Amino acid sequence: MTPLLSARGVTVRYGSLAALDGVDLRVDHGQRHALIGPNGAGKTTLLDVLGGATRADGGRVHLAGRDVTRLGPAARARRGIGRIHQRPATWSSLTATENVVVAALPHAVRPGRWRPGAKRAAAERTAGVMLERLGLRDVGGVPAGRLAHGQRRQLEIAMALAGRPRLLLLDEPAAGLSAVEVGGLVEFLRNLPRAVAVLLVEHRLDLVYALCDRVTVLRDGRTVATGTPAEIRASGPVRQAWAEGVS
Ligand SMILES: Nc1ncnc2c1ncn2[C@@H]1O[C@H](COP(=O)(O)OP(=O)(O)OP(=O)(O)O)[C@@H](O)[C@H]1O
Repeated sequence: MTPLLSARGVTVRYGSLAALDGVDLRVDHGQRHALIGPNGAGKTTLLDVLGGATRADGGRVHLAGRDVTRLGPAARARRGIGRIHQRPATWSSLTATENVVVAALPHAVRPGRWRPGAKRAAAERTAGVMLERLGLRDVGGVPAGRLAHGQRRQLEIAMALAGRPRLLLLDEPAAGLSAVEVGGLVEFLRNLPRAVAVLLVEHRLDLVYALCDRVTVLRDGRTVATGTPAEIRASGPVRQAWAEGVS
């Protein structure tokens, strides 16, 4: 079966440093796939390449069999790639609801018959559903800049889901969250429909093993190993990479 996402030979150079050096990655439909590795291994760079924010110096990216290598972030979002950043990217002066409406608008279903404001109304309905699902209903009218860090993280997830992604790229979603918030996040991701595949960068191995069915290990811009969580746990090179540099 054609994978949902296929990256082949992805290379990114910053001067003499190869942040990524010929990385291959495959994410299947509905898969929960973790990307782990020491600091500086290239994990965020790979998410940036897959989401279209960084143009690779070499390699190709296919989404559901279509070459998206040359597409930017907005075009990839329209094709089903949603992105959550290490630092939540929201519009601070807009309310939580407005943030999700803006994210939902390009994807709002066109009504059969044209009437003014129908698309906006559909986006507002989507926003209401997403805020409810992420436990943000009570703060819908609060500007995003005034939300707590954990709430902004949830808001960014609501915004990404409003874009109806087939693949959600999550960069350290648990960073800066309280234990209770992490519990809520894990529960939420567990319950996410399998129509959405997840590629998760995460340092916390307990979360990786709780959530993911596939793990890829990067080190110095290269793939060290890929396998099931059990295979990765048992892998010597992986334990060594970990001992040498993960924070
Ligand atoms: N814009 C940039 N300019 C120069 N070097 C960069 C740039 N972005 C990343 N790098 C370098 O590329 C390498 C990979 O960085 P990246 O942030 O992808 O690693 P990471 O695995 O996500 O690390 P961490 O776990 O610390 O977030 C690092 O050596 C980093 O310093």
